[in-house]
Amino acid sequence: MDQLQKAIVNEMKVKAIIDPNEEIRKSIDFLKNYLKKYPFLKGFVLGISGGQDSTLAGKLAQLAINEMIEETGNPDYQFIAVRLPYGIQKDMDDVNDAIEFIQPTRALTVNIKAAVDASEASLKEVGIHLSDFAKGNEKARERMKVQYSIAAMENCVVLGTDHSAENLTGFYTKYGDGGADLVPLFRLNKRQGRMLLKELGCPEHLYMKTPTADLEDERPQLADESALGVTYEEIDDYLEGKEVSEQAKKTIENLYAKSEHKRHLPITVFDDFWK
Ligand SMILES: NC(=O)c1ccc[n+]([C@@H]2O[C@H](COP(=O)([O-])OP(=O)(O)OC[C@H]3O[C@@H](n4cnc5c(N)ncnc54)[C@H](O)[C@@H]3O)[C@@H](O)[C@H]2O)c1
Ligand SMILES: Nc1ncnc2c1ncn2[C@@H]1O[C@H](COP(=O)(O)O)[C@@H](O)[C@H]1O
Ligand SMILES: O=P(O)(O)OP(=O)(O)O
Ligand SMILES: [Mg+2]
Repeated sequence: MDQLQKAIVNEMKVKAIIDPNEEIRKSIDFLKNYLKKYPFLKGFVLGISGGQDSTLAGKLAQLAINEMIEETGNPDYQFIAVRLPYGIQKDMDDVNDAIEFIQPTRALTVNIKAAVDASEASLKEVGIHLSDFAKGNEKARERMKVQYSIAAMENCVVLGTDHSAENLTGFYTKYGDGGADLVPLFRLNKRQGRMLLKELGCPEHLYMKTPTADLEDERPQLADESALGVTYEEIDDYLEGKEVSEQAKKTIENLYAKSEHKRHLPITVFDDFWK
């Protein structure tokens, strides 16, 4: 491992070898301890997409809530799972399977299409024509907004599904799915997330599913790996300190550099990380 890889692995907090049960416990305890620290908080909100990461974060959240209710005797703790389709979502069966697996306290559905389309139309009136790609990020930001609205009215916090393979590559929408209060999966790479789901008894088709942000109208369910130009296997190997091909290393380190701004709070005159 050269110095740059070492520094990135260190920043992303990924361990080369994990004990899935230990990591499950670590995330559940993190979520519970946060609620204990702020007693006015009564739970968590998270969008469930039918993909691997929200299935895992959702299951961990519900397990944390179950333990909180049992330990405190307070039945008000809740995990609110939110279906957030843009119109008709092709993989809604997977969303429902994930919700069946999670057994959330509550499951809500908010269709984001009307809000996203209204926003697109208002921008058009002032001469800003959203590209399909930019509209995709608008969908992610609308989902963030809905989750914060629910959290505000229910004394909850918003969970994010950002993990170390996404964090390293900046593969999330700034202030979209990147906008969250707690991120219980950070420190895990993609394959470690799968290991946790397997341990939790998740249906295989959910954790073996091809990862997709599914944000674009014109390229529905585009695989993350096609958009990234590098596979999760290579990203995961890199994060575990293993050697990857020169091409993969170059792509990963380029994505890391390009997305540095996403790993900082809004930039002020006192910041110099970008100089
Ligand atoms: N799998 C996922 O989790 C997921 C989810 C959503 C989006 N995505 C992907 O993530 C990407 C999001 O797209 P994006 O990164 O172009 O959009 P983004 O909105 O996340 O980030 C771009 C914005 O960041 C700001 N910015 C850009 N460079 C900057 C810099 N150097 N300093 C400060 N601010 C800067 C600008 O406001 C710019 O509009 C896409 O590839 C999308 O497909 C992945
Ligand atoms: N269609 C969706 N419904 C609910 N929540 C969603 C949906 N799409 C995305 N999300 C949320 O955003 C994150 C990030 O998704 P990526 O596939 O990693 O882009 C996802 O975990 C959900 O919480
Ligand atoms: O964030 P999710 O749940 O949509 O998982 P994936 O990134 O694997 O699509
Ligand atoms: Mg997804």
